[in-house]
Amino acid sequence: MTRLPECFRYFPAWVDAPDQLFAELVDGLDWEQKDITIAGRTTPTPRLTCWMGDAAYTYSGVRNEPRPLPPVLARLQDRISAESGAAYNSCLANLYRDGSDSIGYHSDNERELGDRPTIASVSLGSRRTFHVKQAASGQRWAFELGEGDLLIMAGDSQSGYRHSVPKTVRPVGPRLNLTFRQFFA
Ligand SMILES: O=C(O)CCC(=O)C(=O)O
Ligand SMILES: [Fe+2]
Repeated sequence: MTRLPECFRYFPAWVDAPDQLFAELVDGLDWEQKDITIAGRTTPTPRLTCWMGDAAYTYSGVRNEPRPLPPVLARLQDRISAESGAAYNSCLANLYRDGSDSIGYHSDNERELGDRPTIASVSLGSRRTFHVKQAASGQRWAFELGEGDLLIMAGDSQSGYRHSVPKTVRPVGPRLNLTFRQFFA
């Protein structure tokens, strides 16, 4: 695979004791399966989610009410701020229960995230393939994220690229992803 574009920075196995954090969050977060509406069609989100932050967050017709970050994630958020030199005030957690859970190609480009947001993504549990596609060229990258990896997406990562975690028929265990974001209400 060619090297990822510079606006994506990858830190393998960055989280301490990732299995413990994974177990704690699978049990402890308030997971929901929301309905999303895209192009007039309403379907259940193909994964579980939990939004934590000071403001409500609306995407694909889903409204997420504000909810505080648990202390373990507030500490992780501070460490990621120090590593990435960016501030965050919210976190979206996704739980991919098995290979039939997924997230389609998208950019995290909601107006409330501002121009050129820095988004920090932590992946726990089983590895799943993460795809990046450059909008202008169609060039694609694919790599595995899980087991405590950190991916910082900054600069043009949202304006110039899309990303996804596709479904897989490979037998895979659950994977939990956290994306820390700075949200301007
Ligand atoms: O699970 C992942 O690695 C990506 C999640 C994601 O792109 C998102 O929540 O916006
Ligand atoms: Fe995303």
